[in-house]
Formats: sequence, C-alpha cells, structure tokens
Amino acid sequence: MEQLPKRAANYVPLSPVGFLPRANAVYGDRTSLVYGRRVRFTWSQTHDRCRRLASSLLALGVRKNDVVSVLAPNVPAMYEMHFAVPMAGAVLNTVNTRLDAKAVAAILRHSEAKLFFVDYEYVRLASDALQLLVSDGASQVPLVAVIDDLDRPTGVRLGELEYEGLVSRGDPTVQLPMLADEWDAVTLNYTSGTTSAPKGVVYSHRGAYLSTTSLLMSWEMGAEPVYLWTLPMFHCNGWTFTWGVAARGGVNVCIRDARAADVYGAIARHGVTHMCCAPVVFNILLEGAAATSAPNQRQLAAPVHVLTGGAPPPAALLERVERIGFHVTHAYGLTEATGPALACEWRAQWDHLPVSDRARLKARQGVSVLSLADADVINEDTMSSVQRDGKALGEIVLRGSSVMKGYLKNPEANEAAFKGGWFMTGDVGVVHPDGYIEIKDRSKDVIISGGENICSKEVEEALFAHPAVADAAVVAMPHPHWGETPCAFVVPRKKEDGDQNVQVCEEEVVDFCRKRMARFMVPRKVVLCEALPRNALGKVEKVKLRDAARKLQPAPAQKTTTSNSKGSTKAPAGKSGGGRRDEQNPVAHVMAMSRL
Ligand SMILES: Nc1ncnc2c1ncn2[C@@H]1O[C@H](COP(=O)(O)OP(=O)(O)OP(=O)(O)O)[C@@H](O)[C@H]1O
Repeated sequence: MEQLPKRAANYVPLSPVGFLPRANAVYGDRTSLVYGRRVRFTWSQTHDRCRRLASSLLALGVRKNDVVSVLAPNVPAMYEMHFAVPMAGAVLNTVNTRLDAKAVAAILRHSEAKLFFVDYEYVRLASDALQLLVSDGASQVPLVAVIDDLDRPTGVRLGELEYEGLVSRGDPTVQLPMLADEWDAVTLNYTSGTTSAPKGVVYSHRGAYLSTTSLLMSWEMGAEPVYLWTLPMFHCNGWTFTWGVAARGGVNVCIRDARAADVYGAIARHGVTHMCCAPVVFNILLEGAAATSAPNQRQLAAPVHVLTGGAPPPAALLERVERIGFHVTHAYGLTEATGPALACEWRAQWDHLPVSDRARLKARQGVSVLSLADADVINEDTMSSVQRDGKALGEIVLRGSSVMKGYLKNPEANEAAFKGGWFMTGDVGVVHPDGYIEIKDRSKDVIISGGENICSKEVEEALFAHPAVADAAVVAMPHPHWGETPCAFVVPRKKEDGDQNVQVCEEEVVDFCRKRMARFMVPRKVVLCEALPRNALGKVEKVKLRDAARKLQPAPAQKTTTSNSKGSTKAPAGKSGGGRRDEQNPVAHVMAMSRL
C-alpha cells in the first residue's frame, strides 16, 4: 500500500476556482450571468474575462497572498473577482457595502490590501475610507480601481484604473500561477461585528472547495440552476454559491438590490429556480406579494428554492412564505464555518404533518453539512456532549474541513475559538432526540432572570405567532430585583389594504405571551416600533436594543443595597442604565435607530 505515492494525475489541490475552467469546457456556450437589460455572458466568456483580469492583476504586481479588496454589490465584476483574484494567486477580500468609512478603513488597514476595487455607487464611501487611511499614516494604501456599471456606464472614476479596462487589456493566454497547496488562502471575510469588533476570517482553497460541494449536496442543487443573487456576495462569498453556480453550470442573475420589485421581476423574467437570503428578506417578499396581487393570486408560477440562514427564521414566517410558493431550506452557519455548517435536512416522513408542525421542524438548524467531520452541543465546563433531549443547553461546536484557517493576525481570538479539538461557535443550543440541533441563542444574548436562563429566541418565536406581529426581537432589560428581565421590541404588521398598522397594544402582547410561556419568560416591557435596527446582513442589532431597553428599566421599588458574599455592598443590578426615563422617549429612540 505504501508504495503508491501521490502523483500529478491523482492528487490535485482542491480549489473551487477549478470549477470555472471546467464550466468553460463543459458548459461553454451556456449562459453564465445576466445583469440589467443588456449584460449576458456565457461560461466561455466568463472564463475568458476572469483570465484576462487575473493577468492584469499580475501585471499590476499582485502576488501570492496579496489581499485584493472589493466594495461592490452583486454585480458581474464582484462575481468574476471570486475566480480572477485567486487565479492570480491573491486573496479576495469582499467588503460589506453598508459599513461606514471608518470600518472600511479599518478593514483595508488590517488586511493590508494591495488593490481596492470600488463599485461606482460606493466611490464616496471608498474615498472617505482612503482619506482616513492616509491621515492615520497607514503604511500601506491600496491602488484603487473603479467598477463602472456594465449595463449603463456612468463614467464615474476614482484614480487611474477601471475594471473593464483591466479586463479588456488583460491577456487570456498568460500562464497563471499553479496552486501548489490547497491550504493556501483563497478569501478573507470579516465577521459581521454583531457581538464584537469584526474579525478577519481566512478560508483555504480546500475548505472553500469542500464547503461548496457539500452545500450543493445539502441543498440538492441540480444541474442548470437559475440562481438569483439576493444574498450579498460579500457575505461568506455568497455562502459559497459564487463558486457553486459555476460547478452546476447555472445562470447567475445579478441584481444590485434585493428589493421586492427586482426580486419578483427577475423571477418572472429569468425563471429563477434558486436564491439565498436572510429571514428578514421574507418580510420583503411577503410585502411585495401583498402589494402586487389579490390574496387569491399570491402564488409563484413555479416554486423557487430558497436557502435561508444567518439569523433564526421564525416558524410563523416560514409558514407564510412557503404559502406563496417559496420552498425553503433552513441552514445555520457563520463566517468562520465558510457559511452554512448545519442544514435542516428534510425528512419525507414530515411531509404529511400539519403545516405548523412542518414549519416548527424546519425552524430547527439541523444536521452537519458533509464537509464537517462533526458538530455537537457541549457543556463548556466539562467539554462533554449534552443530553439529546431538546432541553439541555450547551455551546454549539464544529469540527471539519469547512472551518476557517483562522483569524488573520489575531492569536488571542484563535486561542479562544479553537478549544479541545473544536471550533467554539459562541451559540447556545440543544440537540433533539432525532439528532437535529436547534440554536436557542447567542451566548451573549441569553437573558438571566433571577438565576434562570431565558433564550431570547424562544420568546421571539412566541411573539411571531401573534397575528398582528410582523417582526420581533427580545433582549435583556436590567431589573432591580431579577437582575434582568425580557424586553420585547415588536413591529406590528401592516394592514392588507394600505399603509396602516394592524392595531395591537402592549397589554395584548403580554397577555398573549402569558398563555404560551412560563411567567419568568414573559416580557416585562413591550415596545411597539416601526422597524428593528438590523445590520447589512439582516441581523438584529441587539446591542442597540439593549441600550434602548436599559433606558426603559423599571425604577427600583425603594432605595436598596444588596450584599455580596463578601459582605460589601453593591448597587442593585442594572443601576447603571443612566438617564431619567421621563427625559427620553425610548420608542422614538428605537425608531430613529431603525432608520439607520
Ligand atoms: N439559521 C440560523 N439561526 C439562528 N442563528 C443563526 C443562523 N445562522 C446564523 N446564525 C447566527 O449568526 C452567527 C454568525 O454570523 P456572522 O458570521 O455573520 O457574524 P456575527 O457572528 O454576527 O459577527 P461577530 O462574530 O463579529 O459578532 C451565528 O453564530 C449565529 O448566532
């Protein structure tokens, strides 16, 4: 056995970039990408354009492991760079377009980007970020290239370089560097910063390849999909579907924004079969359907497969969106796991259950994708598995080839994240008797009330079951006696026939919760608001809600001090909330936040 060495013929470094030459060879004359009214490429053209761009990058002096950053929505250039940049041996860094100049500058500085591609709509943001870099005396300021709109060129420029110029001047016959080691870096993605400062997550070619192929299997994406780009490609490389659509010879339908009109327009025009989105996009889909058709006509002409994740999809929302004809698969993941790590694999035996039971089962995060060797929920103190009873809480942990190489230039974060052979997700969950994992909360969002743990997601699930509730989030509110109590922020549903909200009041919501959960879990305060503050990926910014809740905390019944075990005194919990309640209007505060 040992005399059978690895050879060039049987041992090729795994890389998702290889899906493109294969697509050129196998699907060359098939459509690869459509955008706007005029742009349509075949896989041969996409292959040619990527090779040209890669050769231009080499000509600009880009070398192995150099970081090439891009700030762009889901436009053709953003797609092509997922191949062209690693083809030149460099590392692609996609930057979230909703960050502010300071955050963009921080990423450029930390990644030491050599080249920075900027979509024409983001030129202002990019130049502000670059100015910050220069004024901070950064050692490395990247070369800048503008990506003009390919469908309707605008002529906007920032510096000398321009994307289409680099493509057209490139030489598709240039010998591109061969990938020597599949462990080499392919992309660098910064985490969303929901719980702490964003961290730079590095993926290997191997991890990206295995994640892509295993997700194609988990979602059962067959040949020739028509894939609509509703999920930003800057989020974990579009959960690997940037590479995955090439692997299946599909059509990439690129749109700049996931607005209801654009989504439904693309579905009708191109016959979309697949799309990914955060659960918050379901609200856009539901509102879009309600605004454009009579109740009995709200049905898609053909089912569209939707992979959702990034935040918990409430069962009630899943039920509503499936009624229109979206066939939802639910996945759970994180930047560090190259996107989806668990998928709620559907079982045929569930087909015959009532709709609400099916939605409840689908709202669970599921089982590991194939690129993981293992996923578990463990007690962090003992590092042993929790009971598979759907009740015992523990930390969700992952192990396998789709877990990141590590955080860039951050040894402390790496030390904390990799423990006992696991990657620690920082999410709290349970394992059901059938082996399906369900996330209950992020550990930082768990509410501790009188010593009891309350998972905000459980309270949110109950709120979503209220017919007048369109959106909801629950956070800890300091309480003088209990330490913390749940505070709910609730967005009322719009009336069918107009802009007005369905009538609902705080007492009614509290009553509704009382009938559905233990007393200590019932929100002490319900704030009705127009929208929840969400980040670019649709995640509720609970830090902002906690700040708002702190201002709402009940005043202590009387002036008290409590003794700690050492006999000294401390202020009652939550005292530090600050600000007299009657001086502020917290609801207006939340509404203002939600417009950010
Ligand atoms: N299907 C899902 N259900 C519930 N929560 C989910 C789901 N998918 C992802 N999440 C949440 O999103 C997190 C991963 O988010 P992401 O990698 O975008 O960055 P972040 O964790 O929000 O940012 P940061 O680590 O900087 O705070 C997971 O740890 C989990 O809390």
